[in-house]
Amino acid sequence: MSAAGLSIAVVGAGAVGCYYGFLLARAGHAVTLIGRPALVEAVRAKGLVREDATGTASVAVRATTAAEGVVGADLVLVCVKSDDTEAAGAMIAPHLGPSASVLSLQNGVDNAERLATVLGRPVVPVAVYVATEMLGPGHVLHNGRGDLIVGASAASAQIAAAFTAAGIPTAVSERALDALWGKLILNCAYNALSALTQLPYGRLVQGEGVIASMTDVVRECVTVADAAGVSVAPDILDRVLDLSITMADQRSSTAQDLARGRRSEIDHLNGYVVRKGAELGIPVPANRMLHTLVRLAEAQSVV
Ligand SMILES: NC(=O)C1=CN([C@@H]2O[C@H](COP(=O)(O)OP(=O)(O)OC[C@H]3O[C@@H](n4cnc5c(N)ncnc54)[C@H](OP(=O)(O)O)[C@@H]3O)[C@@H](O)[C@H]2O)C=CC1
Ligand SMILES: CC(C)(CO)C(=O)C(=O)O
Repeated sequence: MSAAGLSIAVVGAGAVGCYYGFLLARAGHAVTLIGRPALVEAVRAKGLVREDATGTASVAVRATTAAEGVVGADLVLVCVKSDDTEAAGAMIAPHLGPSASVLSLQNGVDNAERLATVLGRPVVPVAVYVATEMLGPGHVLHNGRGDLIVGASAASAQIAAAFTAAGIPTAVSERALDALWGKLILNCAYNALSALTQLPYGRLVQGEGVIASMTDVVRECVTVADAAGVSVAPDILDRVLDLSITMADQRSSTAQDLARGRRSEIDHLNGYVVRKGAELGIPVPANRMLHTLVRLAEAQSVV
């Protein structure tokens, strides 16, 4: 794979896929977005639009609803929500070229592994540190950051070089899974509580017992991670609590999903810790309760 002029397919053209698709297309790579019909129609009509605090810009990209969009791709970026991983994998599997590198740009810690099982080939896990949302089909709002930690593979150094040249700060790490676990623990501490209360993090942590409850959640997650052979940063609790200051006005993606009547990724956040805890014989009552409460709330709100 040469780092110049890559052919890149984005599977799941939502907030993450459109943001990285925009930067890679702007850098001159041939990007194909695979998304829903409304996205395809909008992108064909007015290009892929990226908005941020500095302004709005658009770039021409190919867009299709068809899985054949991955044909000939050097790189395939899978950017669907965690519940859609297997379906997206099954859709693209017959069309992937033998030398294509497949990357999972998703939250949760087991998407790359689940995708690899469906595809029958390795998938590179990527920890994604960005805040983006869709304002409409083909119109992505960038709220901050954008850096990536890409797992190690034969192609990872070249991928990181191409991404960095495109304005995406990218590091390669043998320990990308540790980074994903760090993110998972943040998600386990905040997402459900923010969803159930619809509160932003700054106000959330002021609630009675909230910090103590988050501490219980984090301790359970760390115990499970340790037993699973994952190295979590020793100061993870401080990092978790810092988020209430650095993202004081943010509501979790789970809160946003519930508010929109959409199913959330909670089964892959606290729900994952519950499953992994059961597998390893570790009780995780705080995570179990949060998972159960969000599933109950989803049952009331998902349309
Ligand atoms: N948004 C963010 O700032 C961040 C998100 N993440 C993670 O990145 C992942 C993606 O999140 P995000 O981009 O926000 O999610 P979005 O819901 O915005 O994007 C996913 C898109 O993929 C579409 N899709 C799903 N399955 C298919 C398919 N088979 N074919 C074509 N399109 C499909 C969805 O359509 P539909 O909705 O109709 O199903 C949706 O438009 C998640 O794991 C999330 O946790 C990580 C860091 C930050
Ligand atoms: C880090 C955090 C908690 C930021 O909102 C997030 O990833 C999410 O909302 O899903």
